[in-house]
Amino acid sequence: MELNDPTASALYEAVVRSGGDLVVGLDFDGTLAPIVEDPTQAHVHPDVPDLLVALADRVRGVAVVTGRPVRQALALGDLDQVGTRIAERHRSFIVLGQYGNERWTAVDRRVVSPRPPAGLAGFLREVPSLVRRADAADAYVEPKGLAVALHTRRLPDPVGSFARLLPLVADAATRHGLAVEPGRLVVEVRAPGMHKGLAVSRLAEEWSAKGFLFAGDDLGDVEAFTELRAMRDDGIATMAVCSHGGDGPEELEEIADHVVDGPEGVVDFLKGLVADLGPQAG
Ligand SMILES: O=P(O)(O)OC[C@H]1O[C@H](O[C@H]2O[C@H](CO)[C@@H](O)[C@H](O)[C@H]2O)[C@H](O)[C@@H](O)[C@@H]1O
Repeated sequence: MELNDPTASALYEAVVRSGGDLVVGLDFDGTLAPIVEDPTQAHVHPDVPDLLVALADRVRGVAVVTGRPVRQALALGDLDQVGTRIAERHRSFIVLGQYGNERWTAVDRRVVSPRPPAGLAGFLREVPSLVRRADAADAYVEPKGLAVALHTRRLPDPVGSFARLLPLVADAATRHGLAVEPGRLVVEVRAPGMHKGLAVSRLAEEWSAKGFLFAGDDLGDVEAFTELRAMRDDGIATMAVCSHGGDGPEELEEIADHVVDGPEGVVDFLKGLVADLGPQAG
């Protein structure tokens, strides 16, 4: 595949050379699934299931690493079916949910999850007052078991509502000992201590990666991109691909090695990768 930038080309070629020792990590919303107004309707691009199987045939392992609860990602991405196909081929596929707190593998097929953080119940009791004070009373509240996400995308003033809500939520989260994860017109409150950087580093270790490619679109992917830089310094071939979308953060683009145009661009990029990796591993 031809990439315009020589630095990105060199990184890409190194990643392709890592072949059977390559790990591919993929964010869900905004990367595999287009951003839509209703989070319960965010389905993956139609080519994604076959593409994940084709990738898994050629690399050490494929992982979806998402802020979503694992069960949601499995349902919206048809990922349990994908897992079945990949496991039948004796290849590796993992879904890490809630920023790495939940884990599902195509072999075990059960969700391993910690208990909800202690402060979450107290924080949830404050949510009605928080959204009222931010003049965002109709914000969509997405319960996630281990976390809660407050969405402003469907409000009349999504950006303004988000800006008013964020500091109030951050203050309350801190009081309850919880972490704040701002995203694309969403602010999420969850347990501290886990993030996608740690998730990526653990996958690399588990799969003895000699190459790692990760694609993401939002602030929650910054730690994964940062971890790839650290891995590169340790001699692992890495590439961070930003899925660019309308309200995605500039901060992620700035630290990406390559930028593509949303999930459509991610799918095209991964098809090119599959072609360049060549015939499937034995
Ligand atoms: O780590 P991700 O896979 O990117 O998940 C992050 C959050 O994504 C979801 O919200 C985003 O997508 C929605 C559907 O397109 C969109 O309506 C919303 O504005 C976006 O922020 C999801 O609802 C959250 O639970 C995830 O944490």
